[in-house]
Amino acid sequence: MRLGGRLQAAIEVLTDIETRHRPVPDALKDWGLSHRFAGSGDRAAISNLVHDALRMKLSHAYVMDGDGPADLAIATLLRQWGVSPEDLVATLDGDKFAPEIPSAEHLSACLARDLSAAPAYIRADIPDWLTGAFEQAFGADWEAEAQALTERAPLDLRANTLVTDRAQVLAAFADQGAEPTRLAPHGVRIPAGQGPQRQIAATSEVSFARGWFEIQDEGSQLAASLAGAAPGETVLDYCAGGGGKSLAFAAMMENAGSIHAYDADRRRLAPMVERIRRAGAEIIDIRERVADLAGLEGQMDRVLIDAPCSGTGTWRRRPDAKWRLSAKNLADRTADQDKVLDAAAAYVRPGGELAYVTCSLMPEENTDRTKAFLQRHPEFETISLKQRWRSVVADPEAPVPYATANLGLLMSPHRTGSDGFYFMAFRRKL
Ligand SMILES: C[S@@+](CC[C@H](N)C(=O)[O-])C[C@H]1O[C@@H](n2cnc3c(N)ncnc32)[C@H](O)[C@@H]1O
Repeated sequence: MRLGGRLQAAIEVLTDIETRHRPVPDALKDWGLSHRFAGSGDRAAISNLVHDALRMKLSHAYVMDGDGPADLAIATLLRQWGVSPEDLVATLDGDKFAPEIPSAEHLSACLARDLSAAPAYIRADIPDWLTGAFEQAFGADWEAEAQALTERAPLDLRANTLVTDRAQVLAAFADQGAEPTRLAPHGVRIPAGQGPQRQIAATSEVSFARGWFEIQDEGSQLAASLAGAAPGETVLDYCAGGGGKSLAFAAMMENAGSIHAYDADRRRLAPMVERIRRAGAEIIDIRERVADLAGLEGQMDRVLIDAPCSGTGTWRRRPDAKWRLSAKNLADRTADQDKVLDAAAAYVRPGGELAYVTCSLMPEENTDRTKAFLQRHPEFETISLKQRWRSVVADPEAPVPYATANLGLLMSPHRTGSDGFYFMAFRRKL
């Protein structure tokens, strides 16, 4: 397919998403099923166009003076892919699969529109109602942080030190431009592609089948490191899901000690069986029901809550979620978070630690939950995280997360170059 056909396809997918409220992967899949001639390069280019368009939906609509799917898709080519109006018009000229597009003069006028006159939430490409939360989380940096969420995310891998080391994983992906992550000690970063470029399917590699690495954002790797599991300890991963944090703990603990992995939705635990095998993790014990945790109350050295959350810190990867979040979703999540904190706290031994993690940037899900927990649970005290951050991140020049006095650390795309992650730790008083 040429650019015109890809552009037309992106417009059709965006229309489907808009009119039928379809999730992005479903709309892309449907399009693929009804256009079987499209090759994998075409599919990747169309998917990139759709995702990029959604990342900057508001500012695109502002400069184009229209928010239809064609406005968004054309603006994506001009503003994110660096195609000039003249080249776009010339490339699409005579292509019978291309959509109608405005003249190069009109498109140039759109590109020249002064965004600094737009309301801040439009420049920042976030829903208007979330401006206050961003300001509260990031102060003067809030707009830069919101804009950083409009970029494509890199692919981060965590070298599995039970099987190999970072140097070997770096070598395996040298042809992809892999670099060591700056902050996470075992991370490898493969930069995001540009324009139509496809991102490597790392899980199809032999090195993946050999258990050399897991796909894990640098922020998530750092959250696991900050939780600080050490060899010989007993750990409960209370919201274990597919086991990303449990696997990181098994490596940190050098397969010595025990990790109990529980999740309220036991179907989410299923992929962990294969992941454990591949990673050579020997100390993870999957507990499918809350009743299976009986006897662990007051016993654990560490309990991790990787809490259900709004996922606002992962908007680079799921840009449609940005426009779907509602005040009700947020209120539901904060209620879940209080519930999980209360339930998981019961398993921490006196002197043991409770770590609370979200992939959200919203103060309601982060510092507010921490404050409320401390009020409900005077048997816990806060742990100072400054020193711990330094012990996890070797480079003293490296950027540090946002920190609210004793109320946790907030990593973010602009500041730490990771997804947004909040980390807080409490100690149960002796
Ligand atoms: C952010 S995900 C966990 C991701 C996982 N830790 C990882 O690293 O791959 C949050 C998980 O919390 C689980 N969850 C939600 N409510 C829960 C509850 N009340 N008790 C335990 N787990 C819960 C969800 O099923 C979901 O799998």
